[in-house]
Amino acid sequence: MKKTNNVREVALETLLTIEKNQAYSHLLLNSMIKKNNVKEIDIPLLTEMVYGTLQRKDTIDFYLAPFLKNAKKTEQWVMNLLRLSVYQMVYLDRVPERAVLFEAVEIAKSRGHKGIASFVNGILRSLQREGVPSFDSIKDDAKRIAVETSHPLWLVQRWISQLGTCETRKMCEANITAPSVTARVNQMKQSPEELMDMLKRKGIQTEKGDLTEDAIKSLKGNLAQTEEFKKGCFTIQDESSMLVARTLGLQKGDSVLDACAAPGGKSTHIAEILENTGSVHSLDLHEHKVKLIKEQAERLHLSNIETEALDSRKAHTRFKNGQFDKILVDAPCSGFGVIRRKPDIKYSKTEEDVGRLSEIQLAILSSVAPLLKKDGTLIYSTCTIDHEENGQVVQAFLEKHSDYELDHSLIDRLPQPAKPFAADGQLQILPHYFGTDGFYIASLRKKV
Ligand SMILES: C[S@@+](CC[C@H](N)C(=O)[O-])C[C@H]1O[C@@H](n2cnc3c(N)ncnc32)[C@H](O)[C@@H]1O
Repeated sequence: MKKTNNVREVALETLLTIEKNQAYSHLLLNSMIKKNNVKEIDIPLLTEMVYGTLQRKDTIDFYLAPFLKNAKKTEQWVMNLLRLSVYQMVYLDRVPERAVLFEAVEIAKSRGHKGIASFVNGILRSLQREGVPSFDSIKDDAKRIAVETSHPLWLVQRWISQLGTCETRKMCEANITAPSVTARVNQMKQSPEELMDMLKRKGIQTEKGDLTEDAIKSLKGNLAQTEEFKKGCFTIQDESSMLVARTLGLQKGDSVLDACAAPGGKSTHIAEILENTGSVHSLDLHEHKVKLIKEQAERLHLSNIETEALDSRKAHTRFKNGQFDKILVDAPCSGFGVIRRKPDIKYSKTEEDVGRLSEIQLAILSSVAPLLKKDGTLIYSTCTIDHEENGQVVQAFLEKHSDYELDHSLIDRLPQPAKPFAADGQLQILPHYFGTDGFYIASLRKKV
């Protein structure tokens, strides 16, 4: 695409590239902003249009369906232009409908021709006149949740079978809300209250987190652009991710293996809790990802992290048996707990992916298992809510490793608000509990 300063054209191009499966939404959006020199003032609208349209894609298609039923096959870019326009018309009060229609017709003219412009104009005007169709015609629960909250039907059916209809609906509804921005306070430098004061003096408003003692939530202002961020006073991280390092029960001087560590969110948290004592050995598959961990460690002035590019399924060939006091496997997963932040996940992941991932998860756990000291803690965590990748992987691991058991004292290492969601050494946070990412943690103890 040529460079353009039209924010809706940038939004359209971003949506098209994501749909062709060429990039993840969060990474692509940043590069599109840079490439097109999108003005600072336009970034919130661009972000909202791209994420909003993606988050509600299937619902918008349901809205458009009656108006497109007599149309010939609609080209992919025209379909995305219609979705982008309907998103603004239905969900963005601050954008006047006539501006949406005008922009859509202009883009259709410049990208296509007059005929397409008149087709787009006709569809949008009909929808404006007649209103969107009601969901009442959809009688089946799973289908209705799928359409109303824009999730693939197979995923909704899968979650209903695992969580029940009521929890699934609440979770799917949470997945289409805007995510909050939270920061993990580097308590080696200052307390959360001190940081909140420092930020307040710069016009950034925050409040204490809902779930963990380490968290503050952003209410106004861009945390990532502050001096305090550059100086290592905090790390941008979701609150449920902040639970993980604390569940390891760290003691100063511990030797820790973080088997899937990039970009370093949890490794740096572990290193902070150890207050630069002990050692954190942080592995990830590729050198370019390992570099991200090093950058974070440097920013936070942490000297107790060693990084290495390694497939953790080979960790048993690289380290000695019983070498580590604590091990974290924050495994690669489907990411179904972070759909709110990365809506493309719900359309791109398949049932086969879930099965493939659970095999990798078990292989990583099996490879690191011998490396833990007796009486040591192995934490297995994922940002998914799928049983096949969570409880079932842990169960399969325990069946193969009789020297491990579920560690029921996990609950004692959790902050008060999370305790009701823990049982049998495992914790499952769903996105609607605290407005955080969905997250799973299992604590496994190596028997003495
Ligand atoms: C959930 S992310 C880890 C996030 C990280 N713990 C954090 O808090 O920033 C999973 C990571 O596992 C890595 N990974 C996938 N397969 C791996 C393997 N076989 N060995 C090591 N790392 C792997 C991915 O590259 C990805 O960075």
